[in-house]
Amino acid sequence: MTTRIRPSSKRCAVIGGSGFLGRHLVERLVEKGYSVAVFDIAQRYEVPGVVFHQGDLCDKQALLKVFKDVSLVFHCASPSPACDDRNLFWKVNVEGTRTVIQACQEARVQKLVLTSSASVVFEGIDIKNGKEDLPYAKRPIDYYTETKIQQEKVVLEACSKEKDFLTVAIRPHGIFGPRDPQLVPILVDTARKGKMKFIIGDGTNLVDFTYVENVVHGHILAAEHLKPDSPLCGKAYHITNDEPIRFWDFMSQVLVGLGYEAPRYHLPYTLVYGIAMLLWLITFLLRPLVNIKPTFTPMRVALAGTHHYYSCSRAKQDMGYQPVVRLQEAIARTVASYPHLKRGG
Ligand SMILES: NC(=O)C1=CN([C@@H]2O[C@H](COP(=O)(O)OP(=O)(O)OC[C@H]3O[C@@H](n4cnc5c(N)ncnc54)[C@H](OP(=O)(O)O)[C@@H]3O)[C@@H](O)[C@H]2O)C=CC1
Ligand SMILES: CC(C)CCC[C@@H](C)[C@H]1CC[C@H]2C3=C(CC[C@]12C)[C@@]1(C)CCC(=O)C[C@@H]1CC3
Repeated sequence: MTTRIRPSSKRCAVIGGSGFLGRHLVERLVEKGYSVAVFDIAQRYEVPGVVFHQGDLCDKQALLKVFKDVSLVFHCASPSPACDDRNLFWKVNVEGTRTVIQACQEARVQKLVLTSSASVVFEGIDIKNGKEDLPYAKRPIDYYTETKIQQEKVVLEACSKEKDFLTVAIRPHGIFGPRDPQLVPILVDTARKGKMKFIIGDGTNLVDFTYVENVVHGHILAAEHLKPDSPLCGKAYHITNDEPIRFWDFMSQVLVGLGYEAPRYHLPYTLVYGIAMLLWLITFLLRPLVNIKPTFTPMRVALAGTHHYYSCSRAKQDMGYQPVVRLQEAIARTVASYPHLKRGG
């Protein structure tokens, strides 16, 4: 009989470790003395001591090689929401995540921490201080959200004390910070095209924007508190900055910080949402001929025009979570990190 010596609890792998969140997570784990392996479809940077493995998470054999001496896996890979490719989302987020679970179980990994999303309960209708017991969206607003729901279910259902395999899902919302390839770059691009003049709705809708270091902190706390007798097993946790802000105030602060004008004129929400739906339908019908990616998708308009902020009291209670960087400091650091996106820059 062969006895497998348990790898140290500080040996971990980060799937999606080349991405925005993944890289911040890797850097923090290294600072905290973890030994880290990155598994990603691409390698985009180097960190001394971190081993990179390039591969597709749908490939179990490739995962098994990386998981050999690992006790903890963070799964924060996903195709970008902007690609809007239903087949790819299903293949990677749902089937690929099943493969990740199988590989973890075969390699006797003990803990899996999934990066889910608070949007799994969002249907385009106001959510105020939403708790984790809200039902999953019955009519998810896009393919990305549809597959994030299935992904979270698959991971949480796999949690088994008997199999010595524990899982937890972190649901961040509106992650931003240095090196984010989406929020600030899309915002600036829209401003440079002269399309950031309008506020959708009355501009009072409150939203969570979460600084990337707080999201990283939530992931590491979850990993460290995930034990057979802890309440975290098989549960989802909102991780936010715990400071909801008006969506349009946040956008304006970033824009003004970078030297652009804040949006001023109001447009009715239903009108803009209707136009976004129409545009989506037209681009969908034209897809066999030409692949157009509109700036105004129904999801983006819904995110820009409704309340969507979440309670993180469960994370505070079960893992002692508190944001480590306050919102105003986070916005200042983010703005300072994009000198190349400044007006005239
Ligand atoms: N950003 C946000 O506001 C939020 C993000 N999330 C979740 O957080 C996680 C991280 O997001 P974020 O850092 O923004 O995303 P990124 O796109 O920056 O990072 C994801 C990484 O996963 C890689 N990847 C994609 N497909 C595969 C695959 N098949 N095999 C291996 N690696 C793959 C990507 O490579 P490539 O770039 O080449 O595709 C990328 O390096 C995601 O799960 C996302 O759903 C949740 C809530 C909010
Ligand atoms: C989860 C959300 C709180 C944050 C998600 C990030 C992106 C969806 C947003 C980043 C830039 C935003 C943006 C718009 C919508 C939401 C974002 C894409 C608009 C398209 C909304 C309508 C406009 O007037 C232009 C905006 C540009 C920036």
